[in-house]
This record gives sequence, structure tokens and C-alpha cells, in this order.
Amino acid sequence: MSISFIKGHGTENDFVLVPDADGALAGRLDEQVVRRLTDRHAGIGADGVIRVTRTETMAEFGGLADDAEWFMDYRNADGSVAEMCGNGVRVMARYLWEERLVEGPVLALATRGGVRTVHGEPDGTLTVEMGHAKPAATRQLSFVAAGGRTWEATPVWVPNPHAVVFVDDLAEPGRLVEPPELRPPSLFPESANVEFVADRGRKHIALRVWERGVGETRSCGTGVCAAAWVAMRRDGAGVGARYVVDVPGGQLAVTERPDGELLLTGPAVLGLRGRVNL
Ligand SMILES: N[C@@H](CCC[C@H](N)C(=O)O)C(=O)O
Repeated sequence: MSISFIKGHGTENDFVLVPDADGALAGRLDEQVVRRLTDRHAGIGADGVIRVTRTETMAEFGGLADDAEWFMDYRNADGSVAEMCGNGVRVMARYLWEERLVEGPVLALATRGGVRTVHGEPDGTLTVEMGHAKPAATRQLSFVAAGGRTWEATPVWVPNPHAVVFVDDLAEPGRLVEPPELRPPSLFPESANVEFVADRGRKHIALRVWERGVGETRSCGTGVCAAAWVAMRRDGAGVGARYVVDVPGGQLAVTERPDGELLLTGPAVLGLRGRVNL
């Protein structure tokens, strides 16, 4: 069987988009297929796969169909399913707009983490309403270890799990070939993405990220929100603050609305299109 695909990225966090409006490919994108599609040597190469389908085709999430016609069915490069992808949701919105599958400057997209609203900005960037960040229910200390060093971490869910660590220098964690160790593991029952964050100036941070199910990537939208949210609290920034976040693949901005909703603003780019044999 051959399927069509579109390659896209948001600050170089890259994805293979698989159009599947009627849900015919549900169940076909198993771990083996996703690993082949995302393989950078033997496949197309990407951090994740996004099956673009109608929400009504998603049995478990069909209840969201009244609020959002389209569903982002997201998988990490290792085939695992994730609740949300802040860069992927912008790329999928860009695809739906370019294909004229949706109209108007505001688009609601369903995800496993709930419905996310995407706004097209006059400068061509996209802003996503990312929901509220949630801290851990316990005050238990948590740590991340990597490259022979250990840092205290702040766990936060957006809504996927993140461990945010402040470092003096982004080189401190080393090459990040192995997954950082999360301690205690019981605080992260579904593992976590890890953000190593350094200050760059007032309301300006930079980060490296280890993505659960992928490895080190050049950006992570939910991770950028998690890091900015933790930095805002550390700095006593107050609601309405806007933080600029440098990632290896570019720059994003996070604003906290007075009601606590996090807004993520950044680019979304579509590239190569083709067909691939599964
Ligand atoms: N790159 C994404 C996050 C993708 C999911 C993540 N790896 C997880 O398993 O939680 C983003 O831009 O948010």
C-alpha cells in the first residue's frame, strides 16, 4: 500500500503528515511503520508522525467533533502516542489552511490533550492556545541526571509531562546520547520530556530538549511552554508576561493570559510532498 505524505516543521521540530480524512489508516500506523517513516537514513526522517484525520473517525475522542472537525493523531518517532505537540499543531493547521480544508483565521483542532485553538497572525506566524500548565500534585523534590551531573527539576504537565531544569550553560548536559534519568521515577509514571534551560536576558531564555519517544530534538512547543511557565514563576513575572525562548531550531514566544492560558507563537513550514510504500 502506498500513502501520500507532507513533510513539515516548526522551528525544525519536524513531522511527517499523513492525510487520512476518513480514518482509513487508523490502526495502520503501528510502531514499525512509524519507525520506518521517521528513520532519517532509511525513511523520510522526522521527530514524529501526524495522521490528519476527522475527529468523528476517532472513536474515543468523537465527543470533541462538535468543537473541532479535525484531529491531530500524533506519534513520536518510536511509535508511542503523545497527548499534544505544540509545534505539530501549528504545522497541521498550516496544512489544513493551505489545502483549503478549513477557512478563516481561527481554527480549533482536537488532540488527545483536548481541543486547541490556533490563530493565524498577520506576520505569518501562528499562535496556539495551549491550555494551562499543571504543576505536580506533591512538593516532593525531583531531579534530572545527565552527562554525569544532577540538577533539581520542576515537573509540569502541558498536558504532556515535562521536567524543567535550569543550567548555567546549555553544554552542561553533554551530548545527550542517552535519555536523562528522572528521579524519583514514581513522579513521572509515563516518563517525561526534559528541558535544560539557560537565561539569555530579561524575559528571554534558551533551551535544549530531550523528547520522550524521540531523543534530543531542535525544538518542542509544549517543552517551551513548560520552561517559560517555570521561568515566569521563578522570576515573579506576573500574568500577561511574554517570554522569548530560543531553541536550536529557531525562536518561539510564550505569553500567559490573565486567565492562565498559555499562548505559544511561532512559525510553521511545509516542505517536501510525496508518496511512500508502507
Ligand atoms: N515536539 C512536541 C512534543 C511531542 C510529544 C513529546 N515527545 C511527548 O512524548 O510528550 C511539541 O512540540 O510539543
